Amino acid sequence: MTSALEAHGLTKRYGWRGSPALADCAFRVPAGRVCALVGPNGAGKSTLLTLAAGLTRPTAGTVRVLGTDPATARDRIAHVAQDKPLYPQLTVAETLRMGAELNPGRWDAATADRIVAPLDRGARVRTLSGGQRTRVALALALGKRPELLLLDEPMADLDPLARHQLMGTLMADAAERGTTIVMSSHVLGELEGACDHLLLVAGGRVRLGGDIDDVLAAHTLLTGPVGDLAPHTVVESRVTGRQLTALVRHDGPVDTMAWHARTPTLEDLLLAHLRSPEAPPLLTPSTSLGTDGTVAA
Ligand SMILES: Nc1ncnc2c1ncn2[C@@H]1O[C@H](COP(=O)(O)OP(=O)(O)OP(=O)(O)O)[C@@H](O)[C@H]1O
Repeated sequence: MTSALEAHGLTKRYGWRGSPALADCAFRVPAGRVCALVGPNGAGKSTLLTLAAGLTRPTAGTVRVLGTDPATARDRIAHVAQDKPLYPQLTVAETLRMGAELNPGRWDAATADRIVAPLDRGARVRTLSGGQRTRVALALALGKRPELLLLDEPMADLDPLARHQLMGTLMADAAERGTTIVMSSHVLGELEGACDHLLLVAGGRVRLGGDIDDVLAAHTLLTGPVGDLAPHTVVESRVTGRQLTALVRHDGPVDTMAWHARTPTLEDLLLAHLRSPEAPPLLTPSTSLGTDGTVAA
């Protein structure tokens, strides 16, 4: 299984005071996945995406994309940053023409045109709303036919209909071309159903990673009377009166005579981990690297 993104001891410090934005991260995202990048504000998500895009360099460790270093892979990567940097004085049509000229032999005019279809092509970028600029930025990114698409909160400015339509375009593109997408978002509902892989970052470290089905299957949501949860690993437990609700990583069978047990939804799982940053990290085999830094079998 080839990796679209691989980090080994990846550390990024912006200054010498305070904690690093990313600390000793080791993980991989296999090629062809649509990966949700989740975490609280300041967790290090944008930092990870800019390192993968080759826009900034690690303080220590390495990041590799598409089997090489980010600078070498630049033509095969598209990155849409949170602030969607574009040339404000260009019109929509001029921006797309620039995209075509910068990507000779790769440019997909039909996809780019479809994304900006609701916009006036003669309008200058500086006159567009935030959501309209997002359309132009996504058109530039997808028009490039990237093998790896790095999206930093891409849908944040979009109205619900535009969000639905553009998520559909992204997913169709990923399915048709096998594009790997790594997409940060705070809207958990938006990720459920769209993404098949997960990276949860908190405090500069990867807390949870893997194919979403595997990560969900490793957890059980238990409700029932207050009792001893051993030998399971407790991610979060809450007591209301005599009732216990707990998210656990099961170690062996769960006592279903004592508790009602079900697989959590992605939202249950993410909220519990966001509330419990001290829970031990879990990387399933598709995401973890061997102790010697190689890809686990
Ligand atoms: N250019 C910078 N200079 C100094 N510190 C920075 C810089 N960019 C990010 N940081 C710091 O690095 C840490 C991680 O920031 P980052 O933007 O990667 O988080 P994030 O997970 O994307 O957050 P959000 O969800 O709020 O967008 C934060 O503590 C932030 O203050």
